[in-house]
Amino acid sequence: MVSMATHEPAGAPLEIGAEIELDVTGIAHGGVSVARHEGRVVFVADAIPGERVRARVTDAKKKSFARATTTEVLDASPDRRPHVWSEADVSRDPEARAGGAEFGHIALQRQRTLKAEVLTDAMRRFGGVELAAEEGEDLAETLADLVEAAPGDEENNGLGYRSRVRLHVDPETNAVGPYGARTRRVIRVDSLPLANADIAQIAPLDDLMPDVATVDLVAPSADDPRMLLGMVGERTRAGAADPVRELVEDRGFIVRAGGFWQVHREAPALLFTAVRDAISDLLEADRFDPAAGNLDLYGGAGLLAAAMAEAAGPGLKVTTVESDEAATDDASENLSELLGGLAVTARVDRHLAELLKSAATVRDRIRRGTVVLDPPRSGAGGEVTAQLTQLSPANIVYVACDPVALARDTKTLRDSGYELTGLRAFDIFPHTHHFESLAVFERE
Ligand SMILES: C[S@@+](CC[C@H](N)C(=O)[O-])C[C@H]1O[C@@H](n2cnc3c(N)ncnc32)[C@H](O)[C@@H]1O
Repeated sequence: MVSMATHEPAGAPLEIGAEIELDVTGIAHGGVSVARHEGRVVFVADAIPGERVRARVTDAKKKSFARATTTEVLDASPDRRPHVWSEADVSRDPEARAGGAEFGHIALQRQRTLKAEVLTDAMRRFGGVELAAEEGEDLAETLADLVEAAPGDEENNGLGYRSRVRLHVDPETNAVGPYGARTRRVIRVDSLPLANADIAQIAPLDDLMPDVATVDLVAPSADDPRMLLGMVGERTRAGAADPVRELVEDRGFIVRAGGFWQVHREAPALLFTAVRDAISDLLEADRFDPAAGNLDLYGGAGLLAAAMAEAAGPGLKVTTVESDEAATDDASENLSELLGGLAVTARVDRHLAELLKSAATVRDRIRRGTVVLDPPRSGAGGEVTAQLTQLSPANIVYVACDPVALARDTKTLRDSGYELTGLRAFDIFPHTHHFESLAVFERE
């Protein structure tokens, strides 16, 4: 039942719309903080651990926990900042706040510490891994350094980094804007502070766009910016046939304007370098075989296969596996100098199922090989992780955008005889709760 905002008397059951005072004690996965109200956990948005806030209950269906959104900060954290996006500020009604910058009220360094806490907590609870402090440092210092900032973000306060932005069109008013925080209601905004200058320039924030459902703004690093319109009722993805050029360090890549590419301008180079370095370390330890059955799963346009080749040299044998046919075409093009490179269009689970049925010689080459995988947010999942453990490659380099999915898969891999030998994390989504991790597993 929806009620008007009231001050909840102690002991009364929580109702949607009720306003309660909360002492915020921790951070949870998903960009919300944790508090307790009369024994019940409350996940509260737009707060910072350590604060006392007034919050409006938005979900009270479950007995064990409720959800709420901060409406007033009663005792502010020293890390609270004016929101980088005025349309997402806590002074606005929660229903009118823009979405996609849920950490924008927190100092950048604290954002990274909170992300590190989420990663260590997930690894402990779901992965069975206790991340220890570096020698001579306490855990707080180690946590502060665990999630690495992308180059330039300190100087820019983490703004202007996005080379891809999706906006939506309100079906009733035809107005263009982001979805609201935690809603699918289009919010009108005057600016897009996380977007880079090219996107800010072409964003149709004042326009009305009848018959359009989505507006994708794409600013490739070595090509003209694009506005891709997804029409109402149309199923084909806008920009799927529009190749654009991206530069990663000095290396050129062709990708579809409407296909997958990392959104932070520095993220392709950061992940390329991190994977290249992980492979170099394995090579140095004599654990990487360039001639084995190496795989780049969820390979997109071949960015990480190219990183493997940069470490291992032009003799590398590697197969990228990707479900989007246009991305596979681009991967073939991007890896054309690699004689032992092969790009396959397939779902990863189906491709691995085929490998599991293949001849002993093929299975043996996979066993000697290294698998790089970079799944979408849902993670590789139980089936793919189980298939990987059966194929049993020598090393697995796991790039993950969801720390809980990574932690769950870590547990399966460790239970199957893999040791977690390296873990890094990158803050390539400042002012949001998202971040990327890279974990290296070696078969014992
Ligand atoms: C996080 S992106 C990584 C792409 C690439 N590694 C990169 O860094 O540019 C995940 C990719 O997996 C693809 N994908 C999603 N589900 C898949 C599946 N079940 N099998 C194969 N590819 C899949 C998506 O199309 C997307 O290109």
